[in-house]
Amino acid sequence: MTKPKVLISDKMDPNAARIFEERGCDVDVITGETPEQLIARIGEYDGLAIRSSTTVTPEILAAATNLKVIGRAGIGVDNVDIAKASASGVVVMNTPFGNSITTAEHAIAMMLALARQIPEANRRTQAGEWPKKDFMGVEVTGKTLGLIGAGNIGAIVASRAQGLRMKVIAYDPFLTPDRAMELGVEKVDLGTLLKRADFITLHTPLTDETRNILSRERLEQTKPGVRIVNCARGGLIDEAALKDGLENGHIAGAALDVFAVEPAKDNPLFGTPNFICTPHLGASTTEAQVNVALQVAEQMADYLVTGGVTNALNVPSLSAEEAPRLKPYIALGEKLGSLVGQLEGPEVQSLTVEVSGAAAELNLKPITAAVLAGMMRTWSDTINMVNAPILAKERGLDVREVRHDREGDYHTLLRVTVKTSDREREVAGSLFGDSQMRLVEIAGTRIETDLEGDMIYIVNEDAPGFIGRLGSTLGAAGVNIGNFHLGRRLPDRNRGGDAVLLLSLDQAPTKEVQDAVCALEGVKKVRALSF
Ligand SMILES: NC(=O)c1ccc[n+]([C@@H]2O[C@H](COP(=O)([O-])OP(=O)(O)OC[C@H]3O[C@@H](n4cnc5c(N)ncnc54)[C@H](O)[C@@H]3O)[C@@H](O)[C@H]2O)c1
Ligand SMILES: O=C(O)[C@H](O)COP(=O)(O)O
Repeated sequence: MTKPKVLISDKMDPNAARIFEERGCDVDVITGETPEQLIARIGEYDGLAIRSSTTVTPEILAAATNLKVIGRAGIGVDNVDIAKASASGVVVMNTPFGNSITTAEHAIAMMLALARQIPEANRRTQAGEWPKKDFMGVEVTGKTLGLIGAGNIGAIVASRAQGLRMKVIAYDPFLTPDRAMELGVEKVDLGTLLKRADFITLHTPLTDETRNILSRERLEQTKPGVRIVNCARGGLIDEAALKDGLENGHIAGAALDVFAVEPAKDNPLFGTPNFICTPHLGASTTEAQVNVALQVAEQMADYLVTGGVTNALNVPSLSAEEAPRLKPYIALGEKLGSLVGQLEGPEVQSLTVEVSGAAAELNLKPITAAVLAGMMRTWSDTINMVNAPILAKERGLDVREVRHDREGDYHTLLRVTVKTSDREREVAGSLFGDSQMRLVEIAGTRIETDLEGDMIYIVNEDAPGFIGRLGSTLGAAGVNIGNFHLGRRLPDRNRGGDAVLLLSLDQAPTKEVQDAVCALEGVKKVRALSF
């Protein structure tokens, strides 16, 4: 089996490459490339490991024809077009905790550096000025810190600030009263925070809602003498308004680790009084970089090698323990999905996935995603388990999942029912041994067959002589039958009615062969299938 291939395109701790190799992946470390160079290269990779320097654009994703997973060794994923990645069937993962302590410590360091003007005092002292009389700082003890965003990093900043004896208030629409109480912070609205905070630190992701959250208007509503720290994302603050506020003295200081445009080479804020900055160093400690490198490589290798999904932003998680148990069901789900897709085509309006027996203990989401992928791939070949549920939702497909705890005739059973505007079709499959999958029911008929290679599905009136005529027709066309499965429709399986045949063929039946079979007496339906 060929090994999955991973590209590390941003500077990352060497532990990442080591883990990829140890876990069965080939890895290339090629950093600092232009978007054009990455576009030319990305087609050969199954995985892309990044930090914040690589921006994963729709153009890169369009060229990434083999890509299965993007791993962000860090938290913010605003440099990845997640919607496009999802539509392309690419899983996007991050490492949500690996650098949170480090980043929170950076925010606290920036806050103290602002309070005591350490960078400027350092610069002038080393220039030989001894400017003692020019500096007068403020204590943070007893001051109010306003957190915008109280998630992982905000919570750590709160605890460190409380250690410095600050009062912490927080604006975060998703912060529950219980969590606020646990953190010892007062939950407030944004207007109150702006009015009361002596220091403001930002800890939200950059989204459509948070972009420009400290707009000119809001900066003007802040308490005079406020000091602002941003170690989250550049787009959260109106930089021009921040500069004006610093210059007119309303804002006593600002510390930015992040900028609207990075790398920030000639930002207008540079040189503004009481402004200090670092070049996106929030996550840059040895500890954090080892954490995120190890974690991203472990997560990506798990996904590429075993199918385990951890910390994905666009698909549900699946533990590395669960993944091998689900694997045969995913394969069976894809086959059953493919069967209903080939029989009913894109007119399907609803799909129900039912599991019983052993399958009922499993996580149903990936199995349903596999059924959807198998079905929809029969009419669009860019579908996989990642994008199938999204595309199904977009086309308004009604998808249901049903779990029966009791065991039926089979120790494990997966049943798929699809409905079009005028028909309903059910197929069911089971697993024998650990992983041998079989179709066990189709069109209300018990049957037991593999779904492999070229097949033909026939429904005919059950009457003597038909099998002979069918054999002759296929033989005359030079089509060899590999396997032959015949069943009568339930519930009256003993006589009359319709019979269902599923034949494995050594080659795909041509249109002429299908027409010839269709023309046989008593034939009601013929469909060529391929798995
Ligand atoms: N400077 C750096 O190097 C660095 C390092 C790590 C993370 N970050 C940035 O910090 C951000 C926060 O990281 P985290 O781990 O705390 O994320 P998190 O998801 O744990 O917390 C984000 C918080 O923001 C809140 N939020 C969302 N929308 C909001 C809104 N409109 N108003 C107020 N709050 C809102 C959420 O409810 C959540 O509690 C990341 O998204 C990333 O962009 C920067
Ligand atoms: O979101 C993050 O994790 C930080 O912005 C860190 O970015 P970096 O990995 O480029 O340092």
